[in-house]
Amino acid sequence: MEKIAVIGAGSWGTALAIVLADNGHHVNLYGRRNDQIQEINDKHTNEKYLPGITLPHNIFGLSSLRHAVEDVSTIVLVTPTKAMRQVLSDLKQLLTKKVTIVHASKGIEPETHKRISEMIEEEIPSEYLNAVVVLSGPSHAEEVSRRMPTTVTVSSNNANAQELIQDLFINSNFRVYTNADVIGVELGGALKNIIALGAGLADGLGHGDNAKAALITRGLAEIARLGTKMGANPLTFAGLTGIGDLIVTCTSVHSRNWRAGNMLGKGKKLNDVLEDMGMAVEGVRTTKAAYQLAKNVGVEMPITEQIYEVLFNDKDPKTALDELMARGKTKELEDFSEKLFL
Ligand SMILES: NC(=O)C1=CN([C@@H]2O[C@H](COP(=O)(O)OP(=O)(O)OC[C@H]3O[C@@H](n4cnc5c(N)ncnc54)[C@H](O)[C@@H]3O)[C@@H](O)[C@H]2O)C=CC1
Ligand SMILES: O=C(CO)COP(=O)(O)O
Repeated sequence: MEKIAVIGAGSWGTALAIVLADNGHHVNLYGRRNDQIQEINDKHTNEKYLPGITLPHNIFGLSSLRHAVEDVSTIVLVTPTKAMRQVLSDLKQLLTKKVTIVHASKGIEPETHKRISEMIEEEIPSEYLNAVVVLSGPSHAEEVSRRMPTTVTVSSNNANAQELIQDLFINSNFRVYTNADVIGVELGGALKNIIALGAGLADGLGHGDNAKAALITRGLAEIARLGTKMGANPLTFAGLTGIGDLIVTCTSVHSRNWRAGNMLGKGKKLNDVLEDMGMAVEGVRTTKAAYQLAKNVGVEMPITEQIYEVLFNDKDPKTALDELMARGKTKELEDFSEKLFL
């Protein structure tokens, strides 16, 4: 049994706290809102984020970050990407010994184009950092919290830490694989949210299953194209954190990114959509980051470009998808074999 801190008491942080608690660990779940922490401790629920779920009694809500990370050697970060720099800067003041930081968030920072593991390594001094481990894969919190079968991948440059974190999370409902390709695992998890916004847009416009399959498949092609250019192993994109997460996010009603895209496709404005959601829709910031990064490194990402135009330049969603269909002729396999794998 280990004492573990989970930072971020939203849907995914709470679901991962449940997995760790089911495995017998003492879980400090940190959240900023006192009323929410009181609810977690008194009623063993987190109704706003996981309605109808009773939390195990070995999850302890804490509204002090200092107390949450006291005496722990593993910290699981699950805040939205936009809060990550602030959380890391708060955290660095409090660490007194080396910790392993696991992150389970999915995004890329606009302007810097950093992955989350890069932000962690930048912000936390190396004397306090044992290892950084990424946890990613097709895993909606709503299903994980109901102990429905789920598979994820953990990834680290530190093979020992990668296996220790696999052991910490794995159980009969939650199967954990390892894959040492940190870049591929993080980029697959972040970039799929852009395509999920596109799948939601298509559904919102009333397009069918053929369009969805096209977006998923050609979306994977452009994710893999950028990922490979950034140093990922192309085969990672055929795995859980690539096509696996892309499928679940583009096809599940649980997906916030799909739901946001769906509302945009039905004519709602972005600000109203984000207000309605009240939860992290990571694909919006990641679209901006990926659009900039792709331009910088000279990678073609036609779907991302159209989603960018819809989100940030108020382009009509129907025009955006029509323009994808009207692009110049291209070869499917040449794209993969010559541009991607060579
Ligand atoms: N919800 C899901 O099923 C999954 C989510 N993720 C990823 O996990 C991350 C978190 O997403 P969700 O839990 O869904 O979001 P959420 O919107 O459900 O919850 C986010 C939580 O973070 C808290 N928060 C925001 N800023 C904070 C700060 N500075 N310090 C501490 N807490 C802060 C919010 O108060 C909220 O409780 C995202 O990157 C998402 O892509 C990954 C896999 C599954
Ligand atoms: O990453 C997820 C599932 O693996 C969750 O996706 P959403 O953020 O779109 O809900």
